Amino acid sequence: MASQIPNKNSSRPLSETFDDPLKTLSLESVRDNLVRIEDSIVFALIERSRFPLNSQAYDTSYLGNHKGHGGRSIAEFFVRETEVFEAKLGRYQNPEEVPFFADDLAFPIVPPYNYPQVLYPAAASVNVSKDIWDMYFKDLLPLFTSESDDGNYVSAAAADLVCLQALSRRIHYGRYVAEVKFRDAPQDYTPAIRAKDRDTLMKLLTFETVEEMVKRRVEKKAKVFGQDVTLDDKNNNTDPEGEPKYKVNPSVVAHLYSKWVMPLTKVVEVEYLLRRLD
Ligand SMILES: C=C(O[C@@H]1C=C(C(=O)O)C=C[C@H]1O)C(=O)O
Repeated sequence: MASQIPNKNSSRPLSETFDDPLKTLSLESVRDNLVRIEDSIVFALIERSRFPLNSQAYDTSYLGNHKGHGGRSIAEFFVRETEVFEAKLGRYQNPEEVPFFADDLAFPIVPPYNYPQVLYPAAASVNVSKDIWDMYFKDLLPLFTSESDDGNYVSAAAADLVCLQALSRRIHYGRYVAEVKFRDAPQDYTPAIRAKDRDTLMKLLTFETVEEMVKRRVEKKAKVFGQDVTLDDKNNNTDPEGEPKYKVNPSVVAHLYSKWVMPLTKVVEVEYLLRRLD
Protein backbone atom coordinates (compact mmCIF):
# COMPACT_ATOMS: atom_id res chain seq x y z
CA MET A 1 0.00 0.00 0.00
CA ALA A 2 1.22 3.49 -0.77
CA SER A 3 1.89 5.61 2.30
CA GLN A 4 -0.02 8.81 2.87
CA ILE A 5 3.02 11.04 2.43
CA PRO A 6 2.31 14.42 0.89
CA ASN A 7 3.86 14.70 -2.53
CA LYS A 8 6.87 17.01 -2.44
CA ASN A 9 8.14 15.98 -5.84
CA SER A 10 6.22 17.91 -8.44
CA SER A 11 7.49 15.72 -11.28
CA ARG A 12 5.49 12.72 -10.10
CA PRO A 13 2.25 12.03 -11.92
CA LEU A 14 -0.88 13.54 -10.41
CA SER A 15 -2.26 10.09 -9.76
CA GLU A 16 0.60 9.48 -7.34
CA THR A 17 -0.10 12.57 -5.27
CA PHE A 18 -1.73 11.81 -1.97
CA ASP A 19 -2.64 15.22 -0.64
CA ASP A 20 -5.49 17.35 -1.87
CA PRO A 21 -5.09 17.28 -5.65
CA LEU A 22 -6.78 20.64 -5.95
CA LYS A 23 -3.95 22.16 -3.92
CA THR A 24 -1.04 20.44 -5.65
CA LEU A 25 -2.37 20.84 -9.17
CA SER A 26 -0.54 23.73 -10.79
CA LEU A 27 0.59 24.62 -14.26
CA GLU A 28 4.14 23.97 -13.10
CA SER A 29 3.44 20.48 -11.74
CA VAL A 30 1.45 19.58 -14.81
CA ARG A 31 4.25 20.78 -17.10
CA ASP A 32 6.81 18.86 -15.01
CA ASN A 33 4.81 15.72 -15.66
CA LEU A 34 4.79 16.40 -19.39
CA VAL A 35 8.59 16.76 -19.26
CA ARG A 36 8.86 13.36 -17.58
CA ILE A 37 6.63 11.70 -20.19
CA GLU A 38 9.00 13.04 -22.89
CA ASP A 39 11.62 10.62 -21.54
CA SER A 40 9.17 7.72 -21.84
CA ILE A 41 8.29 8.68 -25.40
CA VAL A 42 11.90 9.07 -26.55
CA PHE A 43 12.95 5.76 -24.93
CA ALA A 44 9.93 3.98 -26.41
CA LEU A 45 10.80 5.22 -29.90
CA ILE A 46 14.40 4.08 -29.43
CA GLU A 47 13.19 0.61 -28.43
CA ARG A 48 10.87 0.37 -31.44
CA SER A 49 13.69 1.45 -33.75
CA ARG A 50 15.57 -1.79 -32.97
CA PHE A 51 13.24 -3.47 -35.46
CA PRO A 52 12.57 -2.60 -39.06
CA LEU A 53 9.09 -1.55 -40.15
CA ASN A 54 7.88 -5.18 -40.34
CA SER A 55 4.80 -4.23 -42.32
CA GLN A 56 3.26 -7.72 -41.99
CA ALA A 57 2.51 -6.82 -38.37
CA TYR A 58 0.08 -4.18 -39.68
CA ASP A 59 -1.44 -6.18 -42.50
CA THR A 60 -5.07 -6.91 -41.66
CA SER A 61 -5.11 -10.06 -43.82
CA TYR A 62 -1.96 -11.61 -42.35
CA LEU A 63 -3.76 -13.46 -39.52
CA GLY A 64 -6.38 -14.85 -41.87
CA ASN A 65 -9.99 -14.76 -40.83
CA HIS A 66 -10.03 -16.94 -37.76
CA LYS A 67 -12.77 -16.46 -35.23
CA GLY A 68 -12.07 -13.59 -32.87
CA HIS A 69 -9.40 -11.80 -34.87
CA GLY A 70 -10.68 -11.66 -38.41
CA GLY A 71 -9.65 -8.44 -40.11
CA ARG A 72 -7.23 -7.40 -37.37
CA SER A 73 -3.52 -6.96 -37.73
CA ILE A 74 -1.06 -8.47 -35.28
CA ALA A 75 -0.48 -4.99 -33.85
CA GLU A 76 -4.19 -4.31 -33.31
CA PHE A 77 -4.72 -7.79 -31.88
CA PHE A 78 -1.79 -7.25 -29.52
CA VAL A 79 -3.06 -3.86 -28.31
CA ARG A 80 -6.66 -5.02 -27.86
CA GLU A 81 -5.74 -8.17 -25.93
CA THR A 82 -3.25 -6.30 -23.73
CA GLU A 83 -5.82 -3.64 -22.93
CA VAL A 84 -8.40 -6.28 -21.93
CA PHE A 85 -5.87 -7.93 -19.66
CA GLU A 86 -4.58 -4.64 -18.18
CA ALA A 87 -8.14 -3.39 -17.65
CA LYS A 88 -8.82 -6.52 -15.57
CA LEU A 89 -5.88 -5.59 -13.39
CA GLY A 90 -7.09 -2.01 -12.98
CA ARG A 91 -4.97 0.06 -15.36
CA TYR A 92 -7.90 2.19 -16.51
CA GLN A 93 -9.11 2.95 -13.01
CA ASN A 94 -6.47 5.65 -13.22
CA PRO A 95 -8.14 8.59 -14.98
CA GLU A 96 -4.78 9.49 -16.59
CA GLU A 97 -4.90 6.29 -18.64
CA VAL A 98 -7.03 6.20 -21.78
CA PRO A 99 -7.44 2.93 -23.69
CA PHE A 100 -7.47 2.70 -27.49
CA PHE A 101 -10.34 0.20 -27.56
CA ALA A 102 -12.63 1.18 -24.70
CA ASP A 103 -15.57 -0.85 -26.05
CA ASP A 104 -13.84 -4.19 -25.46
CA LEU A 105 -12.63 -3.78 -21.90
CA ALA A 106 -13.16 -6.26 -19.11
CA PHE A 107 -14.35 -5.22 -15.67
CA PRO A 108 -11.46 -4.87 -13.14
CA ILE A 109 -10.94 -7.78 -10.78
CA VAL A 110 -8.82 -5.67 -8.42
CA PRO A 111 -10.15 -3.51 -5.58
CA PRO A 112 -10.61 0.14 -6.57
CA TYR A 113 -7.75 2.56 -5.86
CA ASN A 114 -8.73 6.00 -4.71
CA TYR A 115 -7.19 8.06 -7.54
CA PRO A 116 -7.54 11.83 -7.16
CA GLN A 117 -10.50 13.01 -9.21
CA VAL A 118 -9.39 16.35 -10.57
CA LEU A 119 -11.02 16.34 -13.98
CA TYR A 120 -14.43 17.86 -14.55
CA PRO A 121 -16.69 14.79 -15.05
CA ALA A 122 -18.52 16.03 -18.16
CA ALA A 123 -15.19 16.77 -19.86
CA ALA A 124 -13.14 13.80 -18.61
CA SER A 125 -14.19 11.59 -21.54
CA VAL A 126 -12.43 13.68 -24.21
CA ASN A 127 -10.65 11.14 -26.38
CA VAL A 128 -8.40 11.41 -29.45
CA SER A 129 -7.17 7.80 -29.42
CA LYS A 130 -8.21 7.22 -33.04
CA ASP A 131 -6.12 10.21 -34.21
CA ILE A 132 -3.12 9.00 -32.18
CA TRP A 133 -3.48 5.48 -33.63
CA ASP A 134 -3.68 6.71 -37.23
CA MET A 135 -0.85 9.22 -36.80
CA TYR A 136 1.43 6.61 -35.22
CA PHE A 137 0.99 3.87 -37.82
CA LYS A 138 0.49 5.93 -40.96
CA ASP A 139 2.81 8.88 -40.41
CA LEU A 140 5.30 8.34 -37.61
CA LEU A 141 6.38 4.70 -37.80
CA PRO A 142 7.70 4.88 -41.39
CA LEU A 143 9.78 7.94 -40.40
CA PHE A 144 12.00 6.12 -37.92
CA THR A 145 12.08 2.50 -39.05
CA SER A 146 13.79 1.00 -42.09
CA GLU A 147 11.50 -0.45 -44.69
CA SER A 148 12.40 -4.10 -44.27
CA ASP A 149 11.27 -7.22 -42.46
CA ASP A 150 13.06 -9.35 -39.86
CA GLY A 151 10.07 -11.45 -38.78
CA ASN A 152 9.95 -10.00 -35.26
CA TYR A 153 6.30 -8.98 -35.60
CA VAL A 154 5.25 -9.53 -32.01
CA SER A 155 8.31 -7.79 -30.59
CA ALA A 156 7.64 -4.87 -32.90
CA ALA A 157 3.96 -4.78 -31.89
CA ALA A 158 4.92 -4.92 -28.20
CA ALA A 159 7.24 -1.95 -28.76
CA ASP A 160 4.47 -0.15 -30.67
CA LEU A 161 2.17 -0.58 -27.70
CA VAL A 162 4.67 1.09 -25.37
CA CYS A 163 5.00 4.02 -27.81
CA LEU A 164 1.23 4.32 -28.18
CA GLN A 165 0.58 4.23 -24.45
CA ALA A 166 3.19 6.91 -23.75
CA LEU A 167 1.88 9.13 -26.55
CA SER A 168 -1.71 8.66 -25.40
CA ARG A 169 -0.81 9.46 -21.82
CA ARG A 170 1.00 12.62 -22.89
CA ILE A 171 -1.66 13.85 -25.28
CA HIS A 172 -4.64 13.07 -23.03
CA TYR A 173 -2.82 14.82 -20.22
CA GLY A 174 -4.01 17.92 -22.05
CA ARG A 175 -7.21 17.47 -19.99
CA TYR A 176 -5.24 18.20 -16.83
CA VAL A 177 -3.43 21.12 -18.45
CA ALA A 178 -6.79 22.58 -19.50
CA GLU A 179 -8.29 22.07 -16.04
CA VAL A 180 -5.41 23.99 -14.45
CA LYS A 181 -5.55 26.78 -17.00
CA PHE A 182 -9.30 27.10 -16.50
CA ARG A 183 -8.98 27.21 -12.71
CA ASP A 184 -6.22 29.82 -12.97
CA ALA A 185 -8.30 32.18 -15.12
CA PRO A 186 -12.00 31.21 -15.30
CA GLN A 187 -12.87 34.80 -16.15
CA ASP A 188 -10.81 34.56 -19.38
CA TYR A 189 -12.03 31.15 -20.50
CA THR A 190 -15.74 31.30 -19.55
CA PRO A 191 -16.97 33.69 -22.30
CA ALA A 192 -15.18 31.69 -25.02
CA ILE A 193 -16.54 28.41 -23.63
CA ARG A 194 -20.09 29.79 -23.55
CA ALA A 195 -19.67 31.10 -27.12
CA LYS A 196 -18.18 27.70 -28.18
CA ASP A 197 -15.38 29.75 -29.70
CA ARG A 198 -12.65 27.21 -30.47
CA ASP A 199 -10.26 29.77 -32.01
CA THR A 200 -10.24 32.02 -28.96
CA LEU A 201 -9.80 29.04 -26.65
CA MET A 202 -6.87 27.87 -28.77
CA LYS A 203 -5.26 31.32 -28.56
CA LEU A 204 -5.80 31.56 -24.80
CA LEU A 205 -4.17 28.24 -24.03
CA THR A 206 -1.26 28.48 -26.49
CA PHE A 207 2.22 29.47 -25.26
CA GLU A 208 4.50 29.58 -28.26
CA THR A 209 7.69 30.04 -26.26
CA VAL A 210 6.87 26.94 -24.20
CA GLU A 211 6.22 24.96 -27.37
CA GLU A 212 9.54 26.07 -28.87
CA MET A 213 11.34 24.97 -25.70
CA VAL A 214 9.57 21.59 -25.70
CA LYS A 215 10.60 21.02 -29.30
CA ARG A 216 14.25 21.83 -28.64
CA ARG A 217 14.32 19.76 -25.46
CA VAL A 218 12.90 16.59 -27.06
CA GLU A 219 15.39 16.91 -29.90
CA LYS A 220 18.17 17.12 -27.34
CA LYS A 221 16.80 14.13 -25.42
CA ALA A 222 16.82 12.09 -28.63
CA LYS A 223 20.50 13.01 -29.02
CA VAL A 224 21.47 12.27 -25.43
CA PHE A 225 19.45 9.05 -24.99
CA GLY A 226 20.06 7.77 -28.51
CA GLN A 227 23.87 7.71 -28.63
CA ASP A 228 26.01 4.63 -28.35
CA VAL A 229 27.78 4.70 -25.00
CA THR A 230 31.37 3.51 -25.04
CA LEU A 231 34.07 3.54 -22.37
CA ASP A 232 36.68 5.28 -24.46
CA ASP A 233 36.20 8.96 -25.12
CA LYS A 234 35.88 8.71 -28.80
CA ASN A 235 32.56 7.74 -30.25
CA ASN A 236 33.15 5.14 -32.97
CA ASN A 237 29.63 5.26 -34.26
CA THR A 238 29.74 8.45 -36.27
CA ASP A 239 28.65 9.53 -39.71
CA PRO A 240 31.19 10.72 -42.35
CA GLU A 241 31.11 14.25 -40.85
CA GLY A 242 32.08 12.89 -37.45
CA GLU A 243 28.63 13.53 -35.96
CA PRO A 244 27.37 10.77 -33.64
CA LYS A 245 24.77 8.46 -35.18
CA TYR A 246 21.57 8.46 -33.21
CA LYS A 247 19.21 5.51 -32.74
CA VAL A 248 16.26 7.70 -33.70
CA ASN A 249 16.81 10.79 -35.82
CA PRO A 250 16.44 13.72 -33.36
CA SER A 251 14.73 15.85 -35.99
CA VAL A 252 12.03 13.16 -36.33
CA VAL A 253 11.32 13.48 -32.61
CA ALA A 254 11.14 17.29 -32.88
CA HIS A 255 8.84 16.87 -35.88
CA LEU A 256 6.65 14.37 -33.99
CA TYR A 257 6.16 16.95 -31.26
CA SER A 258 5.59 20.01 -33.41
CA LYS A 259 3.38 18.34 -36.00
CA TRP A 260 1.35 15.87 -33.92
CA VAL A 261 1.96 15.68 -30.15
CA MET A 262 1.54 19.35 -29.27
CA PRO A 263 -1.29 20.03 -31.76
CA LEU A 264 -3.22 16.97 -30.50
CA THR A 265 -2.60 17.97 -26.88
CA LYS A 266 -4.11 21.34 -27.70
CA VAL A 267 -7.11 19.74 -29.41
CA VAL A 268 -7.65 17.78 -26.19
CA GLU A 269 -7.35 21.03 -24.20
CA VAL A 270 -9.91 22.83 -26.38
CA GLU A 271 -12.36 19.90 -26.39
CA TYR A 272 -12.05 19.59 -22.62
CA LEU A 273 -12.68 23.29 -22.10
CA LEU A 274 -15.72 23.26 -24.37
CA ARG A 275 -17.34 20.75 -21.97
CA ARG A 276 -16.01 22.39 -18.82
CA LEU A 277 -19.23 24.23 -17.94
CA ASP A 278 -21.75 21.52 -18.95
C1 LIG B 1 0.62 21.89 -22.60
C2 LIG B 1 0.49 23.21 -22.63
O1 LIG B 1 -0.35 23.88 -23.52
C3 LIG B 1 0.03 24.14 -24.84
C4 LIG B 1 0.60 22.93 -25.43
C5 LIG B 1 1.91 22.64 -25.25
C6 LIG B 1 2.40 21.25 -25.41
O2 LIG B 1 1.65 20.40 -25.88
O3 LIG B 1 3.56 20.98 -25.00
C7 LIG B 1 2.77 23.66 -24.87
C8 LIG B 1 2.36 24.92 -24.67
C9 LIG B 1 0.99 25.34 -24.91
O4 LIG B 1 0.93 25.98 -26.14
C10 LIG B 1 1.25 24.09 -21.73
O5 LIG B 1 0.92 25.27 -21.67
O6 LIG B 1 2.16 23.59 -21.07
